[in-house]
Amino acid sequence: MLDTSFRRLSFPALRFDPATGVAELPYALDGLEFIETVTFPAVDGEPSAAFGKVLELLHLVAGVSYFKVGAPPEITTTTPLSPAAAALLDAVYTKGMAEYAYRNDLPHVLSLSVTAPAAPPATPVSVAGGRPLSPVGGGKDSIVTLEALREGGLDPVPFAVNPNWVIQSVFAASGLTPLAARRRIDPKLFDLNAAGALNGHIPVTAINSLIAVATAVLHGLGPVVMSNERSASDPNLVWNGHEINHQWSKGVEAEGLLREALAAQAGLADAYFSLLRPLSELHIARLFAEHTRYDDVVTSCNAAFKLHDASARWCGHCPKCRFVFLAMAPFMPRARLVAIFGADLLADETQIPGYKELLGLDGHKPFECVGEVEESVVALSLLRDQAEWAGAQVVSELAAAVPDTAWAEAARSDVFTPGGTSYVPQPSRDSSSRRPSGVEVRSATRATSAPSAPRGPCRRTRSAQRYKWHLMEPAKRASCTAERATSALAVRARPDRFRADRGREPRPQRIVV
Ligand SMILES: CC(=O)N[C@H]1[C@@H](OP(=O)(O)OP(=O)(O)OC[C@H]2O[C@@H](n3ccc(=O)[nH]c3=O)[C@H](O)[C@@H]2O)O[C@H](CO)[C@@H](O)[C@@H]1O[C@H](C)C(=O)N[C@@H](C)C(=O)N[C@@H](CCC(=O)O)C(=O)O
Ligand SMILES: Nc1ncnc2c1ncn2[C@@H]1O[C@H](COP(=O)(O)OP(=O)(O)OP(=O)(O)O)[C@@H](O)[C@H]1O
Repeated sequence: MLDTSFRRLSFPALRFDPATGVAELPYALDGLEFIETVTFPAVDGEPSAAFGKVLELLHLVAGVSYFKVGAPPEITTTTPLSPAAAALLDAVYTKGMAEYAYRNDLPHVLSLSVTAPAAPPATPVSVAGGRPLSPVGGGKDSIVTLEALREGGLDPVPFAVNPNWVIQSVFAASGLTPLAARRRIDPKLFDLNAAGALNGHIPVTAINSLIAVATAVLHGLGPVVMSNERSASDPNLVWNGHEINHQWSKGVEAEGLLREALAAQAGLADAYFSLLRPLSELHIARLFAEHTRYDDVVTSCNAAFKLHDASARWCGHCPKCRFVFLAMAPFMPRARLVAIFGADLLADETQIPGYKELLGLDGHKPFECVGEVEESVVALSLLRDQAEWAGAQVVSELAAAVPDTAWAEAARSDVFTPGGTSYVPQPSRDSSSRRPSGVEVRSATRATSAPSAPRGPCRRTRSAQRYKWHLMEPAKRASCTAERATSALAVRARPDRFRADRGREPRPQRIVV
């Protein structure tokens, strides 16, 4: 076992070479030194001051990988930080590292604070007008975002950090020209891990997000548009009075802190938001089902994204595979789904214990990116009504195990009603306005031009928006399905609608379903 009595993580000065796009990010854990390297897609000329500031934030945030070797009580930087940047860093090292703290029984991690000289907040400037940079993770969520931005005429640039072959295949299927950055973790870290150093989960989305923002700034692009969904904000469990969330840096709190830090530290207003924030995983799965061009490549299974010994595509036996299979099943033919996964998980009885966890019948929410229990129950309730699935062994056994109270909850569920806090820029109320103010996301028929006038049997009053689709009469439902089959998550905006709206509080997303 390695010595774990480390005292301090500090951050020697970073270096950036504009000619090669290579940034070297050094770390010192007492006497142990590490250098992480990030290679940005290079451009001609000197980068802006804002790029340098984003790089500083990235340097500090990416230190979590080296911090976790020893969980030192002190984290100290000489980089002056605005209050918003300091708040982001404190949260990244505590809330972002909460699963690591829980699994290694290190409660002091939950109350750490980063020591830094103070800097005044910068004056935020809009990134309006640029093409959005749309990070791609290889899974269904970022595909939905990419297609929504494309349908909105926003000409998105797909982007990834270390794109593996899955992500490269998604890039190719999109037909769009992507950008990519390379991130190289110091190999010393893997040696230390092999020697038994402390290890655990890190908030990787915060790191990827800052690399994406830095790339967007370097290339003079618009905002970074993420695909983080509503349920990412929900914790897995509470430990020592603190919420432990495996997906913390995908959650809305992290999104807000990152936005504030970018504005105050780098002067970048509205440079980062998640388009899918108001949506449930089940809703996103339904939207994904409308796109078939990615069927041969889409992969949401995390095992395919390991640095070493990655699986080919869907491993077929992890919580994420189980959840995504269940979430997509109600919205596509069984043969299509089985072709995507290469297996029929709902015909395989060994999957039943795992599905019981997802349905809240056993254990706690798995430490994976999976939807809420309610979403799983709603998906199951849709399946037991569908001839194609009702007889599947796993569906019938699970349906028998779910208590009546859960079905009643599912019938009242609003998982298809967008909601919650979101930072998606707001649309102009008046379409003739000279200063359009944002993006409107809506699930609307292509034939419907009026944004607030969904037609046909899918029209609902606000209270009736609580999702009861599976309880509708078959004829009405068929009509609804047809309508949805031609629908898209449409973004009605021009690039110049991404504009700064300083000092704005997050407002509920205006989405018309
Ligand atoms: C692919 C995966 O799920 N990896 C998690 C796994 O790591 P494992 O050892 O099985 O494989 P590798 O990912 O190849 O990692 C090798 C070692 O490198 C360390 N490391 C990796 C990336 C990094 O930025 N810093 C690092 O220090 C890593 O700790 C290994 O020692 O288990 C680990 C321990 O629980 C996880 O930390 C690995 O998670 C990756 C960082 C990862 O990319 N995971 C995403 C798929 C993921 O979990 N995303 C979450 C969102 C989390 C967030 O808040 O952003 C999600 O989508 O739910
Ligand atoms: N390698 C990467 N480079 C840049 N951004 C990434 C990368 N991997 C994931 N992301 C982004 O991080 C966010 C969370 O990733 P996540 O894996 O949940 O999304 P996904 O792969 O699109 O969908 P799914 O949830 O189905 O896996 C998304 O906005 C995604 O685009």
